[in-house]
Amino acid sequence: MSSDLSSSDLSSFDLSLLGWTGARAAELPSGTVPARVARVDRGSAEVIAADGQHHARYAAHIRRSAAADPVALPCVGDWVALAALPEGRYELDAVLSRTTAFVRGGVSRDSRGGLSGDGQGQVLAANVDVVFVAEPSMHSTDFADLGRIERLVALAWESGGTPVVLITKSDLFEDGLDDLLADVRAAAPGVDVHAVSSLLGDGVELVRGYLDGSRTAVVLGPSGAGKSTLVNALAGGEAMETQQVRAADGRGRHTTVHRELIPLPGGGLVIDTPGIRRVGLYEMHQGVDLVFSDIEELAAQCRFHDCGHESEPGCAVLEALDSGTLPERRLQSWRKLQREAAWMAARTDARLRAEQRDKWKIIHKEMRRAGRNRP
Ligand SMILES: Nc1nc2c(ncn2[C@@H]2O[C@H](COP(=O)(O)OP(=O)(O)OP(=O)(O)O)[C@@H](O)[C@H]2O)c(=O)[nH]1
Ligand SMILES: [Zn+2]
Repeated sequence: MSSDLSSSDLSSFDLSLLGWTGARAAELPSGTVPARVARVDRGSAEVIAADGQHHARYAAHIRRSAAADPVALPCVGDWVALAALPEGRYELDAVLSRTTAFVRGGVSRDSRGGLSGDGQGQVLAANVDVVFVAEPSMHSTDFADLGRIERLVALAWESGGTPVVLITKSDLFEDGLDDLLADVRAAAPGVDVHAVSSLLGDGVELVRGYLDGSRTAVVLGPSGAGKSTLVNALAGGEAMETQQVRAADGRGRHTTVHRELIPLPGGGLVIDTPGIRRVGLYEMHQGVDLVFSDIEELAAQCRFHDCGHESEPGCAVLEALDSGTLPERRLQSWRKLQREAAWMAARTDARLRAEQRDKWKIIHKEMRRAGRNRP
């Protein structure tokens, strides 16, 4: 069995190197084998199974469920059940439970951590263990943007993965890097923060350590943050090549496909999709609460339960602001992301309401028609 996933020999994979754990086996329908989605297209996916990479069409029941709720669609990083069809073809028969998910649109997490959609949500990537938030120490003439870090860390928490902040291009910073790191740590309580220079190789091994145990990561961050350079450094310059793989298509022909789930030669995997790169607004209520856990704790100590932290007496948040323990910038950032999260929630509700209205219109029409046809 090949232990080097970057090799062009795709005849076999050790699934544990792709992150497979036996715990998922119980979910496999009988007669199917597990595979991990490396890329999705319309109605089919490129998947990696123990015997190599395959092109798999979605089973009819998956297409039906997806029509009702796109959350049911397979996405990059999903573990799926593969059923063998005649003539060496494969069908994607089931999507196994997601441990984490990056979702866009009206999808929310229920109390058990499962996803429930309003029929509009889209899952961009699944089963991501580690979410690297890359923020350059210097961006043209600007310093690292703490507000952007807070936003992306909130999205990371919301996905269910573990955020790790990477201050990239640390070589551009001569003095004051320690002060910057201290500010970043205060902006992301409870989150590991590291300085990285892919150029010099500083911190790259540290980053790799988070992928031990064949864990899966994504790298979020603004354009020019050095995400691709970091992935290439992790892959020892092989990432671009490892994305181009030859796979057997439905008719047994070999085609070159662009893989978005990238196994790294040193172990672990990185997911790189256009959707994840354009990461923008998601539902992020719980995520916002987690990034601002220090403010949430203060707010719990305010004299009034419904304190707005504007001018109320006994407000612990304003006290912290006055004493200088809470930076004004961070309070503003909290308010902004809370407004944004509320706006997203309201938008989703409006869409839900519109859908309900449409449903009722149809039901009323049916009822009228039924009434007319009654003998
Ligand atoms: N000085 C310095 N420059 C770096 C470092 N890492 C990347 N760069 C440079 O920063 C520029 C942007 O790097 P990319 O890796 O393309 O950035 P990206 O985040 O992938 O950008 P997008 O693809 O637009 O999302 C390139 O010119 C890199 O050479 C670093 O550690 N130090
Ligand atoms: Zn208050």
